[in-house]
Amino acid sequence: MKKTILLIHTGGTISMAMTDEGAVIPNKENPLMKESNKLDTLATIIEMEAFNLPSPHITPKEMLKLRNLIIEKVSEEQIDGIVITHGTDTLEETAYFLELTTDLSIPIVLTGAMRSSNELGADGIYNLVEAVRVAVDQEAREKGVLVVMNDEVHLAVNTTKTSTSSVNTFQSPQYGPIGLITKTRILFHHAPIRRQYVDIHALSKRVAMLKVYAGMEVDLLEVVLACKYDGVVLEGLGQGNVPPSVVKGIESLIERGIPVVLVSRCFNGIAEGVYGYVGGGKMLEDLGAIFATGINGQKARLKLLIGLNKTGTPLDLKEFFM
Ligand SMILES: NC(=O)C[C@H](N)C(=O)O
Repeated sequence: MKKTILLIHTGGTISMAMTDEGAVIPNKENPLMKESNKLDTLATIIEMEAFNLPSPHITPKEMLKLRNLIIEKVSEEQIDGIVITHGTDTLEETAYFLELTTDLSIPIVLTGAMRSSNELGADGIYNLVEAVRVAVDQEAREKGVLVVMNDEVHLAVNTTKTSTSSVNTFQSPQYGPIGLITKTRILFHHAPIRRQYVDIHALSKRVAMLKVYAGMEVDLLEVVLACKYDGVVLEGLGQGNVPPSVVKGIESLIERGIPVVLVSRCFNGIAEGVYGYVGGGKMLEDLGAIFATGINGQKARLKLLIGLNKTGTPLDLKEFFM
């Protein structure tokens, strides 16, 4: 029996076309809406358009709307899997947001395109067909939110956009994809060991993110305080170190109860408190900074945002980020 897939469009290049002048722009009518017949042999498709936005226009508010839409639809009808089309610029963030805020056993698969619908070698329909093939695959269940592009299946937790223009842009540094897609089958070769779920209903807290660099001055951290952010993520140097000049700023934030979460600028390895010199990770850890394990800066920012907005008992953030 054919499975039922909920196909939700949100916009992005996959829904755009190129003008005669060479600008890639959104269309009044999403070109994907005419293509669902290509999916009919794979599944019964329930198709809807949540937004038609370039993904740099997507904010956590849209991510929460998408999450609520999924929960609502799944409670109303028998749905065996969900496919979401999305712009690639912030696709990993929406995927990770859904990973942390849904706890469904059916697959949630995000896909996009690097070439718009009328460009030579357009990859949108190809990726969409593959995403639906993954969503109907029994083995895709219980694996968390997935990203499917260019014949590969990636975990939302691990994947990141690595190229501005290549169709091979989504990669999972350090961990690799969890599955391969061939013309005839989906071959899963890894599975996540743990998943986290947080119940949130609203997003009232704000979290900033700063990249740390050689010679960074403290004033940017003072801005975080002055602008009343509720938390900050620092993309630190190496194993999670910062220049001595910003240590006072980190200390002031922590003293005022504003969590400071550290990740690394490096895309392999994990940040942890190792170095005991001024600004070293060990010193920052002793001051109360929290190290985020195994995620990049943009995901750590969403994780902190979600953690701070959790309903009910507040989370132990240190444990949450372990
Ligand atoms: N390839 C893409 O989808 C990029 C586009 N700027 C977007 O994220 O909406």
